[in-house]
Amino acid sequence: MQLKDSSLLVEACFIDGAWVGEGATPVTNPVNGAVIAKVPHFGAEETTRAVEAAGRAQAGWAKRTAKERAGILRRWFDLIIANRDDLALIMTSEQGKPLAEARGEIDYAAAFIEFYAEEAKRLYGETIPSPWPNARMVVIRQPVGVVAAITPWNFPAAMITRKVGPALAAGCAAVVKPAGETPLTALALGLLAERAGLPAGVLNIVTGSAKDIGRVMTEHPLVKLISFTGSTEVGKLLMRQAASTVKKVGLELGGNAPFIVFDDADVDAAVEGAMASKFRNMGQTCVCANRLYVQAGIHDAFVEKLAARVKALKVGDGTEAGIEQGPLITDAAVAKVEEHIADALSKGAEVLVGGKRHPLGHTFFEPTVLTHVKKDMMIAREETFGPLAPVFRFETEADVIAQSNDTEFGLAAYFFSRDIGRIFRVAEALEYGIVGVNSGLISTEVAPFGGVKESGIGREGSRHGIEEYTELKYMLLAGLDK
Ligand SMILES: NC(=O)C1=CN([C@@H]2O[C@H](COP(=O)(O)OP(=O)(O)OC[C@H]3O[C@@H](n4cnc5c(N)ncnc54)[C@H](O)[C@@H]3O)[C@@H](O)[C@H]2O)C=CC1
Ligand SMILES: O=C(O)[C@H](O)CS(=O)(=O)O
Repeated sequence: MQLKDSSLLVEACFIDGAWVGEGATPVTNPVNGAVIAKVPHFGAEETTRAVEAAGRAQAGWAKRTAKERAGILRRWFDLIIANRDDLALIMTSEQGKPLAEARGEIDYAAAFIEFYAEEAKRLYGETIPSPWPNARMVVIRQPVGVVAAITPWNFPAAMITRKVGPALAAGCAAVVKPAGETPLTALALGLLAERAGLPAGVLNIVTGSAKDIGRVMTEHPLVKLISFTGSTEVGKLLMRQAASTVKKVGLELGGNAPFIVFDDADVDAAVEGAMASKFRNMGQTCVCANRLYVQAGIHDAFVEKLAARVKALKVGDGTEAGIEQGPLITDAAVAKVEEHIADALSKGAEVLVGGKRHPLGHTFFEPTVLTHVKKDMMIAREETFGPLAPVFRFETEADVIAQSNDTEFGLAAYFFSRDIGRIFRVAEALEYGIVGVNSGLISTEVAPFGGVKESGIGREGSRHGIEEYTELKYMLLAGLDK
């Protein structure tokens, strides 16, 4: 890995302002399994030290003015952008996404730091007309305190800054556990935060036993909020563990996004939207189109155009120019795609494009389109998290809304239509936290990102995202007439 600044490849954890621990656990490149670095395998003891360091640092950090906190966050943003290429190469090397996508994620991740540096100065309170003549009522926002964050491998930078940005801006201190597959991006971000002048203990990053680290994060009384992005299964476990000390929780969990194309859609735009949503990060995002519903009138035209675009996707090592699809994160991820395809074919689906492991081997998989897909198939009920586009044909608006909502998930949904009445009817009827209309991409730091049902609790991004890291305090000031 040829970095401009080799010091950004960090093989230690960040606790109380010190880089500690020996590289023990290998981090591998999903292209070929090669070991690219080793990071510490920490557990309960080190996580407790990190939480206590955060507890010591948090009060002083909260006492700084919002402007001071904003200044340090802004410097962190500047350093992330200045080191964009190195951070992207680290990310591609440990996660596999093509460099162009990795650079895009670094920009997206940095945008959360920039946005919340600004929002730090706009955490307003309020006064309320008092029902008592000798009293005044004031409401202020205060930081919740120490925040613990557990993040996934699919967005190794953005899922950290989407949590840590608002937390630090609000005056909280944080302890972060990145995914075991992709710790290097997190550690590099931590180094840049230190260089930006973040005080010791305000940000701590611990790698190692997810179970042991998570147990401390969810049960230590000093931790006031646990924020998690990942599978619904793990989210439920963490929520149960956090109940022991009644912590606030922020959960961004699994999805099962419907992508609906109506007869009145712009078919070319719908195809491009499907490509952008379905194949972003090799299909490994919680907001990827997971089910493509195409109305009978334009089904064949849409499928033909989609197949041509999917066939043309360039698969390979993401560090090479022009590559659009890299490897999947692990062999288990490939096995899940294969399981969904095998189940669908056994129930009557047909492979139109791809359908098997790529000749490049390892965890590369052919971008795939299935047709004749039906709702009794696993692919209709489970999040595939891979480059697999299953196409369902449908007849009526009512039927496709019912099918789209027939899931325990409720994160993102998409549809293409140029009928204004249909746009309002369908957007309001879909049971999802996010609805993309005539677009396959919805993610930005300025909008509230989050799901309903079993896709999560809370919102990240937007002005709402920082409010999650604060508590409202109501103060009644009486005796003012004496
Ligand atoms: N909603 C989203 O953005 C994401 C959803 N997923 C879903 O999760 C599935 C599995 O992907 P994974 O990365 O394995 O997700 P995961 O939920 O197992 O892992 C996500 C994070 O949780 C940590 N973790 C796992 N078990 C834990 C425990 N007992 N205590 C504390 N932390 C724990 C992991 O180390 C990682 O940092 C994917 O196939 C996808 O369906 C995965 C990543 C992101
Ligand atoms: O974890 C994910 O998949 C991300 O939340 C998706 S996005 O916010 O980067 O679009």
